[in-house]
Amino acid sequence: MANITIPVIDISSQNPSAPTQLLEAVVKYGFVFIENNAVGIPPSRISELFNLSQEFFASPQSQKAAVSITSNKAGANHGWLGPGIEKLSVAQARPDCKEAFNMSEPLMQNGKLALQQPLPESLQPHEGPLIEFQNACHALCVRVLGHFATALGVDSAWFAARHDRSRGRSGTVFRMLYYPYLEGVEDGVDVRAGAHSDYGSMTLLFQMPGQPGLEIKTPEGAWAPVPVDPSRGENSSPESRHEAKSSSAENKDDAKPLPILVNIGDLLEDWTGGLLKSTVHRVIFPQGDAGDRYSMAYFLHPLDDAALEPVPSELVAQHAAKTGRKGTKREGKTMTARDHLMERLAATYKV
Ligand SMILES: O=C(O)CCC(=O)C(=O)O
Ligand SMILES: [Fe+2]
Repeated sequence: MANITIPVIDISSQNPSAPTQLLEAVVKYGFVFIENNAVGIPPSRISELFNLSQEFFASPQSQKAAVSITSNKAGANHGWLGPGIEKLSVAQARPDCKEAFNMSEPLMQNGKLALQQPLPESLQPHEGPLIEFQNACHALCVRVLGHFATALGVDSAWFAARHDRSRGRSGTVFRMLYYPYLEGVEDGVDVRAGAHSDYGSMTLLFQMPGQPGLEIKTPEGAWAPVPVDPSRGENSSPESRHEAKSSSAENKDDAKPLPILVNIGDLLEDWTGGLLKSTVHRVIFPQGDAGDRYSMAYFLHPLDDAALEPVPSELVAQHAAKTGRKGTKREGKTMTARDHLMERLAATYKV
């Protein structure tokens, strides 16, 4: 077990060094925490969404099955994935011990934004907050991408233009995740989410206080826990769940919001010639921890038809030349974001 410190960065205009600090972190680890301040997402919104998630996963099986990802109604890659459906790593013996609900990006329909799938009964009255949350996630991602662009020495809107939702569809997905507590888990065999890297540009990950389990693979190849709350160094300790509960009850008002975890996906790694890292990660059953885990992930993708032409950055060119890494051209042709996603999905589901 390794130990790493993922930096926590203020990305507001108060911190002029934000671009270089962000870049440094994702070049090294592919993961970075961003302070949830005025340019973040109101913590009350995040807890509201966690409440909706808990309500949905606790709803009767028949309501979840009605919006199953395998039903034709839900549309590609949208809907509920029951236990035993997903196996994130081809190397694992058993499927991930989790359930998930995938939501489409909101698209304009009859003059207003709408999700592109039927919602389960428990979420139907809440389409508004679900859309607003995705809007807030998208805005935060665009801000982070602006900082990456600045640090790479390209126009600050370079990535934003290629993720501009008013210009078309993308592979962006918002996912609620539920990892139930299970008895009789086999150490080293059962995992909550198998080792994988994310596919798209970048991911925002929301964790709940006292629910650890995320680990990343260090450049040396060891697993290192990612804390839920880096200011407390909270990781896989079984006490942390109880401590977190009591402390949040005690200082509800003055508690600093948890920072938001950001990680780079395969597409952005390829797009930057391997400079920004898409780091392998997994979710384990923490030793001695007897609780459920809930998390939420916003997987940002560029517009389907965004051409993945090389990012016109000197830093990217130098890095790619040094490592000789294959970029985003195939047989001399520039790929689109959609081609990239299809290639990645084909590689995952080949076996
Ligand atoms: O639940 C988590 O903390 C991580 C989930 C994750 O990595 C994923 O769904 O891609
Ligand atoms: Fe992931």
